Amino acid sequence: MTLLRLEQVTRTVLPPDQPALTILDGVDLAVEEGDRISIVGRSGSGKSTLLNILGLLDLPTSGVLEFQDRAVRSYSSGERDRIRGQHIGFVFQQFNLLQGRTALENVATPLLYATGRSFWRRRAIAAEMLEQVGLAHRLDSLPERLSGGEQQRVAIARALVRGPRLILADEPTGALDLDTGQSVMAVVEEVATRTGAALIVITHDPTIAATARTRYRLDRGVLSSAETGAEAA
Ligand SMILES: Nc1ncnc2c1ncn2[C@@H]1O[C@H](COP(=O)(O)OP(=O)(O)OP(=O)(O)O)[C@@H](O)[C@H]1O
Repeated sequence: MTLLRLEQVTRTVLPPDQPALTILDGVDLAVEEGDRISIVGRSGSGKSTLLNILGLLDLPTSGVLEFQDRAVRSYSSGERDRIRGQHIGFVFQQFNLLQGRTALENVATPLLYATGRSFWRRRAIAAEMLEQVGLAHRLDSLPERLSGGEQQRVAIARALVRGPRLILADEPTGALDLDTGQSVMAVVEEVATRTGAALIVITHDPTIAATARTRYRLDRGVLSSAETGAEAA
């Protein structure tokens, strides 16, 4: 099933006393179940703006945006929040963990919003998720006691604990050294593969981008294939 479809998506803003600014310009993108997509772009190319649209946080100014074959515009903002919580997992450069809460509590938090699960069931699911990212021995650790790589693994476990169909990773390795970044990416890929989720990685790092099956470049709001003639042949 096509998870997300963008057709001729534009996003325009009207800064005060200035002409309209086109941040995204005619973006076409289809995301299927299990896809591995990377989007590279320089600072200011429109990556965050696109991410907000892919994550149903913002709507396009014009063009088509569909989630599972239904126009996102036809959902109320409450429905969009529900779809996002249930089907989309976000991984950011800043891990955004709750300080003073253990790794287990951090990962269990999104399950509070999913109905019908007891306290102990939520803890069991969170513990299993932390085990999947290699942190079975860190369940009761506070984020401030964990290394950067471990914190990002906790953030990944938290993003994936509700079994999203789509994982949106925004510079997921930006705060990590090369080796740690690569092992963290391997964990995301592994969990995505196990759960059949689609993964979109937005990055300025060409080595991270290169590992995706489908590669795009974003340049001044225009999205194009990043596969060169030689690679695509
Ligand atoms: N609300 C706004 N009003 C005016 N300009 C904006 C607005 N939102 C974004 N922009 C401009 O649009 C361009 C793209 O912004 P965006 O944040 O999407 O880029 P980015 O690729 O994520 O950059 P970075 O990698 O530095 O975070 C930038 O030049 C930014 O200044």
